[in-house]
Amino acid sequence: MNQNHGPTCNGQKEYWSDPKTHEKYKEIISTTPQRKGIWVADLHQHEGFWWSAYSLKGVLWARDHFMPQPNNVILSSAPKSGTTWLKALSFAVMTRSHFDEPASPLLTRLAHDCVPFLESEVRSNPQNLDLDVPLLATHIPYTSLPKSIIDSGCKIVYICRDPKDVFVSLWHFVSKMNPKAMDASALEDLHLEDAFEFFCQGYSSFGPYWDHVLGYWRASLESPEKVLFLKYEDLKNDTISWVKKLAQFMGYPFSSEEEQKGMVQKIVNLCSFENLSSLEVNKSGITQVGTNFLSLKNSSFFRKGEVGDWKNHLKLEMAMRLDQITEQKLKGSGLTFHFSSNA
Ligand SMILES: Nc1ncnc2c1ncn2[C@@H]1O[C@H](COP(=O)(O)OS(=O)(=O)O)[C@@H](OP(=O)(O)O)[C@H]1O
Repeated sequence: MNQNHGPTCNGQKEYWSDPKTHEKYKEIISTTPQRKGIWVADLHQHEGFWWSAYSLKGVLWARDHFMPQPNNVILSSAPKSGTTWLKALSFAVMTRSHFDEPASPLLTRLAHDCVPFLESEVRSNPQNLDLDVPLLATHIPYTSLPKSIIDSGCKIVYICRDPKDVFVSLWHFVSKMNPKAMDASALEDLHLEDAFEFFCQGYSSFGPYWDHVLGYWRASLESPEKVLFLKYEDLKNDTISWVKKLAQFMGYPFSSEEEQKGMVQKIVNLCSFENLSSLEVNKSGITQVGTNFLSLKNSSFFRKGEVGDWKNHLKLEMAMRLDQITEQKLKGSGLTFHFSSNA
């Protein structure tokens, strides 16, 4: 296994086993405003965003120690915006020359086990891959990213999604994560209305959602060569074109020969919701993923994978309220979501 993402992994390991560093961050975190939100534990406010204690520790560590390699591509997103899909697509694009034969690791590993989060606990290398894939992921908002990333030449790909679908996806996910509610039948443990209120007020992990999106949106306008801004809905609507743009941006463009041979379509098919969610590893596997210590069912990352599922969960007035917040927050930014609440 040679997955060398630079000092991240080694440094991270030291951090997690060094009690002094651990104490230092614990102390900082203890001074932050704290409150309840959409999560199994309390959220902490730091630099205008809400974090779980675990992810805040991760970002503090990353800010002090993380040094990207110049060829790193950072995949960024707020939770439930399309992270798993973006990881799979980017990984498949970058490794396509290695994994035409034998089959792609994505067939036997969760996408999160192929692309680690830069701020999360370093896990043992489950990939067992024989190549160096310079991909890292993060949920860290743009303005809180380690300076080393901003100053580096490495590229960032950001994916966002209609906040209504993000909320619905998050509600399902968090409800299943509740230790008392490890199966979908216990959704009542987190009332939709309570979770909705938290989300609207920005009290969700890495929230407020809109501020997360706006940070990367502005960065993509300022430095389009460094930040590629994607929308889940666009990717759904025309996956082929966006995967080509993604590949071009990351520095792995498809040759015309590859295009003629159907390589883009092959990657799109490999990473489709239908394909990934039907794989044994994603149906029955368990992983420790993201910015927390919880063991999660791989299947929890694959629910419906649709645009507009909010219609099955949100009352019209809830949808309208979210749309109003979105409109208000994004006003003047040039960013819009073309998904009206009564569509
Ligand atoms: N391959 C693929 N294609 C399309 N959509 C997909 C795919 N994989 C996961 N999903 C859907 O993405 C939602 C999960 O979001 P994230 O991957 O960002 O979650 S996480 O932040 O990594 O926890 C979640 O959305 P919902 O179905 O609406 O809940 C997943 O079903």
